[in-house]
Amino acid sequence: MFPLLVRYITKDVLEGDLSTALNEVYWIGGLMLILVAIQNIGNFFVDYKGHEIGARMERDLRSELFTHMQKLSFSFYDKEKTGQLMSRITNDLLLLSELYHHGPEDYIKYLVRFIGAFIILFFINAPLTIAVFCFLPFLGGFALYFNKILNKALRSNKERIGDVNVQVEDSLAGIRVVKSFANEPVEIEKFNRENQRFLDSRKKTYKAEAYFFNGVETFIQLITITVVIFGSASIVGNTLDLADLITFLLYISFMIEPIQRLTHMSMQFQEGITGFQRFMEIMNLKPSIKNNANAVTLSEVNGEIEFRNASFRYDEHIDNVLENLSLHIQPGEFVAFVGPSGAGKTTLCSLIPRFYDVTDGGVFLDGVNVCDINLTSLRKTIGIVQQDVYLFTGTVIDNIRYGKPQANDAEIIAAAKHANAHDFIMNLPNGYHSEIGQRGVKLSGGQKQRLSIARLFLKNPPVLILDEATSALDIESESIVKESLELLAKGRTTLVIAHRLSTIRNAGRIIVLTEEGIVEQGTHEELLARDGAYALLYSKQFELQV
Ligand SMILES: Nc1ncnc2c1ncn2[C@@H]1O[C@H](COP(=O)(O)OP(=O)(O)OP(=O)(O)O)[C@@H](O)[C@H]1O
Repeated sequence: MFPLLVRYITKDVLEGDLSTALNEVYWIGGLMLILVAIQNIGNFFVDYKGHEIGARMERDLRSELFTHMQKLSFSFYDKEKTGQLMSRITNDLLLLSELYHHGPEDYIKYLVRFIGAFIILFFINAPLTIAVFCFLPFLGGFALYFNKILNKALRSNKERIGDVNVQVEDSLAGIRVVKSFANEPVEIEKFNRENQRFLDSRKKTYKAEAYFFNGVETFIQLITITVVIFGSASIVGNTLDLADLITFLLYISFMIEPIQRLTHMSMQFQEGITGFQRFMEIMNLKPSIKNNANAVTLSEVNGEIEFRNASFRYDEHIDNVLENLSLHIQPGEFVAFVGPSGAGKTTLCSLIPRFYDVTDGGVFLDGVNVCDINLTSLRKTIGIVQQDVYLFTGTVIDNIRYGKPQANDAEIIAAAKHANAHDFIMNLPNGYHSEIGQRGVKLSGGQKQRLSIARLFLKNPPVLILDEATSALDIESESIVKESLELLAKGRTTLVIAHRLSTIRNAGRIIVLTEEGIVEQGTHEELLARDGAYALLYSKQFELQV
């Protein structure tokens, strides 16, 4: 509307009857003010609400990605690095809101402006308009070529910042090891290497952006020069008048603005789209372990476990860790697994809660194949205590409640008492409401282990897996933790993985697992009498202790 009104003033009003011209100019000025008001009030809402909508979409995507990641299986996390995943959730989605907001709105707005300007220009002077539009196919080709380069460069930026994250995560999570080896310079060097790679990648992006942006600017200037030169020539040749040339130049700026905006947007779009592509890569992954269509929910579980000709390998390209293994564990039985490191004891136990699925054969709980049991219901029946306890940032009470989110304070205190944890908790500055620091740094190994046991007293699962739960503890902590573990194991099917054979002497059955599979089983006395693999392991440990 604006250039048309200017044209009307310069051509029709100022070249017509000057006695009424001023009046008309005021009217047009008023109309222009109204148009400006409409445009800017409209823009205010588009800017404000549009950005808000973009930010909401970004929040939703972030939440969907996090929810999806929670569902992905162990095998996914074996391969992916935490820092890279964090980067996908935080950095990658950051610029998406800009894209969502400006993308659809600006494309429509500028397309309308561009087409509108073209039609009006065509009516003012067709040959000059066609001359201008001859540049556009070249401009389009140029933009397409650089979009591809930019997409690649921006993708690489995202991967590099992900690597920086991985390095930060690795070095900070292992800060105690770093300091104990006095290896701060090594970590700084590793970090600087990643940081430099990120800078190199960004330099490439900026170079591509500079080529692109200035290339487009050159096209725009060529268009303006064409209009000024050919327009002036047309005035000389009497095929165009001055008012038309001014209108033409004004409309050219109206047409150029969309090109400039679209250039910026295309960079913004590439930023957003590479983030979105990386988002979709994760969203398209299906969890390898999921509920079967006819999965059942177990209401009452006795805890009978059976491995029927079970084989398992972590990867198609590597050998089986477990081969054709058969084993029957009665409800309430206390079974200990011993054997050389790497024999597959932890792997065997992780097949019961379906952290991984067997590659052949089956694992059965109370006679039902674990693959046919609803995953949540299956995992609720199994409690795991590991050597490496994971506690969440927060208070003692929050961490115990993790075993049963709806538990009341009395239940939590009872669980802590069973786990021999109540006394030390009461000695903490704020008792149950004491903050334990990230991963429980403010607690000792034995204290952390007792909190993890309290968590399981609350969960009250019929099946228990104790994976070297006391290996990392000193003798005194071990005896306290052992006492609570024995109480926890009462009435539950318990599978214990132990390195220190002295801790499992009283087990109902000891199973010796080696790379050949189960080679021996029986009670401590039976196995010693047999004088086989177990007796050998035992005598080795005994010698070590002596
Ligand atoms: N997530 C994994 N991906 C690939 N291979 C794995 C994975 N976890 C374990 N393995 C391999 O599987 C084999 C069995 O490992 P597992 O941890 O079950 O042994 P283990 O008997 O419990 O050993 P340890 O007594 O030392 O804890 C090992 O060779 C190990 O390298």
